[in-house]
Amino acid sequence: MERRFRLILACPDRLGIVAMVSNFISSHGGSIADANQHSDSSTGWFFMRVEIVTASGSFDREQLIEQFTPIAQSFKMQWEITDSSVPKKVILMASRDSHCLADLLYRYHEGELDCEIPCVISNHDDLRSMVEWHGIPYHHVPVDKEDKQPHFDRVHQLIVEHEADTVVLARYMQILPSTVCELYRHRIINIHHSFLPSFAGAKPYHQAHERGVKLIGATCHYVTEELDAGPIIDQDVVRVSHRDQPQEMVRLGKDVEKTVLSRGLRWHLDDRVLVHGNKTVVFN
Ligand SMILES: Nc1nc2c(c(=O)[nH]1)N[C@@H](CN(C=O)c1ccc(C(=O)N[C@@H](CCC(=O)O)C(=O)O)cc1)CN2
Repeated sequence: MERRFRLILACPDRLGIVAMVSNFISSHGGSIADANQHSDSSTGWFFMRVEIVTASGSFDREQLIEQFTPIAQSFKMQWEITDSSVPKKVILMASRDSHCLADLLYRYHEGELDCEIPCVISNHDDLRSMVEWHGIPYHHVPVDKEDKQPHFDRVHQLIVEHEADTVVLARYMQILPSTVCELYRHRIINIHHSFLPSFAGAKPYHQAHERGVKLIGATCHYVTEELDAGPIIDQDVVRVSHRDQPQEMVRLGKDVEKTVLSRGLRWHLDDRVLVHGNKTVVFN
């Protein structure tokens, strides 16, 4: 059976990158099933995502990595090769609001998300029955407002125990410590319920109502130590008016949050999101 790999790279732009990549692939008996590239004139950097198909047994991921390494070094690349047949392990985290978690569980149940979900973690017990209906373990890890560290230590322990590649904050409402953010850099995805950079922080719909905006939105982004300031993966908006009180904005915003989070996660799972500085290139 054929094997599929993904090569994702970013490097200072120069002549010959695409030729080198395609020659490397063909010289190893592989073919290119899909390729995307972007040359950023503002930074002078080049970005590429290639889906590689190989005949069964020709070579494995470790051999590919070993033989591509000297080439990558010569081009000063930031790069990764993933095996498309190995699904990422994704831990979902939530607090009380259920809509984003419910949407991801439904999409997972329907086979829309190419991943494994080893468990769900929440600082409240409210969502247990919904999660366990899906046959997924639920870990209630309470937060002591006077000392949050035990909560974060247990969360980290669960992430390590399950060897999670990715963590999704599906309206999880605690600010993660910098240690966790750094350990899982560009692997923790959050859905913020505003069109960032507007209305970062708590209660963005109430902030939006106070400001009198005509658009509200949602932003899917990688989590960094700085709150709601990480690289943006996806965003969308919906119109509102003077007739809409904060509660109506919350209702209208939920659909946008669900769409943006699931789209951003799907692109992340497909290795379509490349981070450069505090921005992304998304080959969607
Ligand atoms: N290190 C980071 N942690 C988190 C981020 C982030 O970008 N970096 N995003 C948030 C999600 N979020 C908005 O999308 C958000 C969550 C929580 C708060 C907040 O003020 N929380 C209070 C506690 C609220 C409660 O107990 O119910 C607090 O932590 O004091 C603001 C924005 C997830 N984590």
